[in-house]
Amino acid sequence: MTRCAVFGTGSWGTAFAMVLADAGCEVTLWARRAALVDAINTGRTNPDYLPGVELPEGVRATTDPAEAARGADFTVLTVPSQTLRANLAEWAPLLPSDTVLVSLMKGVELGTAKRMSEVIEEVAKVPAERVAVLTGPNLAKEVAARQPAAAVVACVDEDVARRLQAACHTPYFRPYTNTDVVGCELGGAVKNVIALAVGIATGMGLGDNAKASLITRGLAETTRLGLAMGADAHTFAGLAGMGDLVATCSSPLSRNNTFGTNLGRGMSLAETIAVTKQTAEGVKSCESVLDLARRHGVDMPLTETVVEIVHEGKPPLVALKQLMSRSAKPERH
Ligand SMILES: NC(=O)c1ccc[n+]([C@@H]2O[C@H](COP(=O)([O-])OP(=O)(O)OC[C@H]3O[C@@H](n4cnc5c(N)ncnc54)[C@H](O)[C@@H]3O)[C@@H](O)[C@H]2O)c1
Ligand SMILES: O=P(O)(O)OC[C@H](O)CO
Repeated sequence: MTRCAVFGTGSWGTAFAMVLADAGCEVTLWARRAALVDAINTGRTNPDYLPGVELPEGVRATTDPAEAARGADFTVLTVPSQTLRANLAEWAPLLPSDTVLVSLMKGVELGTAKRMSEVIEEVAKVPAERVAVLTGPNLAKEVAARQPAAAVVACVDEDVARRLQAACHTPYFRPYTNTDVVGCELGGAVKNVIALAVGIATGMGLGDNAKASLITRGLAETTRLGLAMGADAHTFAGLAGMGDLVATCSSPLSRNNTFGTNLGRGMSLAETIAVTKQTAEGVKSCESVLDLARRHGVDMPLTETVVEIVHEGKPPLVALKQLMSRSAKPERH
């Protein structure tokens, strides 16, 4: 039987553990708090992140990272992106030497501008062939309700991607393989920034034309960055690009979208952070995505605008006027 360790017991870690168990894997979740481990092992529920959802028998939890890691064919990492480096430094010595490390995270590291798979390779000292990424339109609450969803599993080694695909394929969860790790990760990280922009537009009371324009031009700037970094343009028209943008930018379940809506309604950054109980990766990653864009000489006006609104206090109305008064351009440039 395939054994999986899932490090991180938030909404997505728990929902994906359910997927793996439903696909026939034996899953051990690592959580920081003993009370949560007890609720999972005895109550079969994660009351903090997925209240009311019954977890399958194939999911167990522990606070001991060594116990979680023991014998794992796949080691799934799903903590907030900015905490990955420090956490993985502790876990790496405990991992089986042949385990495949799987990132579910959709962020870019602040300071280094590294993608999560790059952080994993560096900290766990593993080759790219042992690192995979799972991404796509996967709102955790819908997946936990076993509503149909498709996803992408990406690895430079297609055989590894196929093995992971088999490990998480269920009647309601349909993963496709891809070897474009760079494109898949960028799609996931930048869509959070664009979802902030769309949320801000919603909060300001702008219409569907404005939101569709943000989504489309957001995808254009994501693709520009991807091409500069060696990604395949087709990836951005797929589940990791357009698919995830559509889900995140249209769903009130999205934390990034909701975060933006609160800002657009006039809440301050501090107030918005105070009412946000879960991880909205775009809030920090907008800065690292902009850093990445500058390192690669790519123009990302929407990402830049999100950074100005979120971190520099620019009023959304002023930002909107500036965006609309940019010089006229061809659609492709
Ligand atoms: N929730 C979703 O719908 C969804 C879907 C796809 C991808 N993702 C991505 O998955 C990743 C995790 O998101 P989530 O939704 O599970 O977040 P979450 O906020 O629901 O849970 C985060 C988890 O990380 C833990 N955590 C927080 N700080 C930590 C630290 N310093 N060290 C160790 N653990 C820490 C929390 O206790 C919690 O268990 C993010 O990168 C997110 O973009 C989320
Ligand atoms: O809630 P969000 O904004 O982190 O989005 C969740 C997923 O990434 C959607 O695919």
